[in-house]
Amino acid sequence: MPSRLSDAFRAHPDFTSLQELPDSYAWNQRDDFPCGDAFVTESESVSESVPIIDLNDPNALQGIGYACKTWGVFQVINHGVPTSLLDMVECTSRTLFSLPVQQKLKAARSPDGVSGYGFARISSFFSKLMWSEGFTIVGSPDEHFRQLWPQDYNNYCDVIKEYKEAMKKLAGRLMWLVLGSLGIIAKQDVKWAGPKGDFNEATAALQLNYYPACPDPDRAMGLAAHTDSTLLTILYQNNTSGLQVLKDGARWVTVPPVPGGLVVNVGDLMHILSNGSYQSVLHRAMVNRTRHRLSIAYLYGPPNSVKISPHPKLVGPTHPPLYRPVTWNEYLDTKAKHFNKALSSVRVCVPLNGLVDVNEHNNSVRVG
Ligand SMILES: C=C1C[C@]23C[C@H]1CC[C@H]2[C@@]12CCC[C@@](C)(C(=O)O1)[C@H]2[C@@H]3C(=O)O
Ligand SMILES: O=C(O)CCC(=O)C(=O)O
Ligand SMILES: [Fe+2]
Repeated sequence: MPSRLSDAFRAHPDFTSLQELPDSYAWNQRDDFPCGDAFVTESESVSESVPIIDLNDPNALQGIGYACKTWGVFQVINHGVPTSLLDMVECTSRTLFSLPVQQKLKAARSPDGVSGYGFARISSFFSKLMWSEGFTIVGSPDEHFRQLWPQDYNNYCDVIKEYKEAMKKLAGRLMWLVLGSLGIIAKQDVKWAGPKGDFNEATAALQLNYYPACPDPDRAMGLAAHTDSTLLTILYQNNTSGLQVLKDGARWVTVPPVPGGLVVNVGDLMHILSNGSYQSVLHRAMVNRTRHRLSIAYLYGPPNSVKISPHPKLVGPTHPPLYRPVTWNEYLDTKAKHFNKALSSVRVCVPLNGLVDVNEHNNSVRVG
C-alpha cells in the first residue's frame, strides 16, 4: 500500500472519477473484520434497528441506558441543534471535498500530525485503501482553512466553530443522560464536569468524511470497522446510508439516516468509565454505486489532564476495576500503535482470588 497520502494520490490522482475499482481498493471480507474468523453476516431482520431517542421524552434516560447496554449506539431527535446549522456544516464539508486534489493536499495531515486532510488514521493497519477522504479538525480550523481558501476562509471557520459549540452543549447533556443511566447522578461524582457540571473543559475533534460514489461498492470499503477512542461520538450523516454497527458480535446492522437526527455512539473511554457495562460499538462505513455520502463525526473526550478510569460507583468487591486509568492522549497513542487491541492493552488482570466470578465479565471482552 502506498505509505504516504501523496503517493496514493499519485497512483490515482482522482480516485473519485475512476470507472473501475483498482485492486488496491478491492477488499476481501477477511481484510475488514478485526476478528477475521467470526461469522459475520448482514442483518436481514427488519425488526432489528438502532433505537431512536426523543430527547424531549421524559423517559429518554431509560431509553439511552437500554441502547447503550444492548447496542452501544442510538439516534437522537429533538436534540436542539438547528437543522440550518447541520445544513451549513454539510455544505462546508461538501465545498471542502469538492476542491481540486492539489488544493486539498496543501492542508494534508503531516505524517505524525492529527489535523488536516488525508486517509483515516487507521488506514495503516489495513493492506487495502479505503474509498474515502477525511479531514480532521482539532482545535481551531483557521490554519488549515487558510491553506484551502486563502481568500474567504473566515465564513467556513465560523460555521465549524458554531457547530463545535452546539455539539459541545449537546455532548454535555448526553453525558449526564448516559451517566445517569449508570446511576451516576451527582455533579460531585464527576469532578472534571466542572463547577457548573457542564463539561466545559472537555476536548473534541471534528472528523469530516467524504465517500464518493463507487463503481464497485460491494468490494470497496468506505471506512473499515473500528471503535472510536472517545467517551461519546455524535455523528451527522447526510441523506445517504452507509453506517453499519456490529450487533451482538454477529451481524452488521445499517443505521439509516433519520431527517434531522444524530447518531450517538459509545466510545472506548466510556467503555472504560462504565467498567465495561457500556461497550464501545464496532462500526464501519459502506459506499454506494450512484450516490456520494458525507458524514461529520464529533469526537468527544475528557480534558487532557484527566485520567479516565472505571467510575468508583461502578466498582466494588465483586466488581473490580477492569481497566487502568488513562488520559485521552495516552489512549490515542495506544490506539495509534495497537488499533483494535488498544482497549485490551489497558485492561488490568483480574486476580482470581475467589471474590470475582470470572464468568461475570467474560462477555465484556469483545474488541481486541
Ligand atoms: C480524536 C481522535 C479520534 C480519532 C483519532 C483522533 C482524530 C481522528 C479520529 C478518527 C476519525 C475516524 C476514525 C478513527 C478511528 C480514525 O482513524 O481517526 C478516529 C480516531 C479514534 O477514535 O481513535
Ligand atoms: O461515515 C460514517 O458513518 C462513520 C464515520 C466514523 O465512524 C468516524 O468518523 O469515526
Ligand atoms: Fe467512527
